[in-house]
Amino acid sequence: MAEPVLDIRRLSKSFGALKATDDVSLDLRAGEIHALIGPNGAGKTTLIQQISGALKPSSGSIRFLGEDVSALDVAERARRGLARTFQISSLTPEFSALRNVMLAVQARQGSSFRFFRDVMTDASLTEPAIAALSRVGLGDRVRTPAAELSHGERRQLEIAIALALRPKAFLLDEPMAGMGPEGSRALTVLLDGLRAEAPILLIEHDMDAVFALADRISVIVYGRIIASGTAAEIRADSAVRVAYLGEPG
Ligand SMILES: Nc1ncnc2c1ncn2[C@@H]1O[C@H](COP(=O)(O)OP(=O)(O)OP(=O)(O)O)[C@@H](O)[C@H]1O
Repeated sequence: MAEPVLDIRRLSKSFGALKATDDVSLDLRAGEIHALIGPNGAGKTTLIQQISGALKPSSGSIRFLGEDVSALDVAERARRGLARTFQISSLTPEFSALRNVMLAVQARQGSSFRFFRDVMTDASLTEPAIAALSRVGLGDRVRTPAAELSHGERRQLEIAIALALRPKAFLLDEPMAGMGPEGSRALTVLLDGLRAEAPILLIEHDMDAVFALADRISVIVYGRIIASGTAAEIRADSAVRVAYLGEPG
């Protein structure tokens, strides 16, 4: 089998006596959505932060596209194609949707300082940004300030920004959070198509979305992966049902 896009090996992270990530190994393969689920405080965000480079693991390694990236910082991992969206928005509210995406495109291209009016007419920057906005369904909101977008639209915008970075893998931290049922359905369709572009490691509490989308699901409880498998395998796993899906033992 081809080497996974992302390969996490025996990752641990302690905060004092607390093992927030405890000997976690998992991988992300080309074309798939791998969902990571678990109760509040299980260590999902801590794990994503270590993968993105925001947090240094206590031990273990992270391989991305066949190389050990454990010692690289966030910017270098992003430059190599690891795109993360956040639980808490990182948008600039007063900027238009287009300008928010273009900042990301510009960062990727590593272009040196230019006056913004020049940037806004530079097709090499505007075209990929508009394409990313259209892709997520915001083609008619290009000029709208991020502050005037609905909650759901802002989540779409965050995904457009991740897309504009032409990632080799997406790390999505609760993209459905705060979405109504209609928004969640639309986002589910979008993520479904996105996996063809780059595989997705998806942290999500919305179980309808997880079971609809995930090719594989890993369940994390108290920092440890207690089960990993297809949706059907996870549904049938008695340890998962007791520990997470809330069924009596
Ligand atoms: N910087 C930190 N210092 C100390 N403890 C931390 C730190 N960050 C996280 N923790 C603890 O590590 C554990 C895992 O937290 P984490 O945020 O990763 O969980 P989570 O699974 O993402 O939860 P949620 O689903 O609520 O977002 C929690 O007990 C949390 O309190």
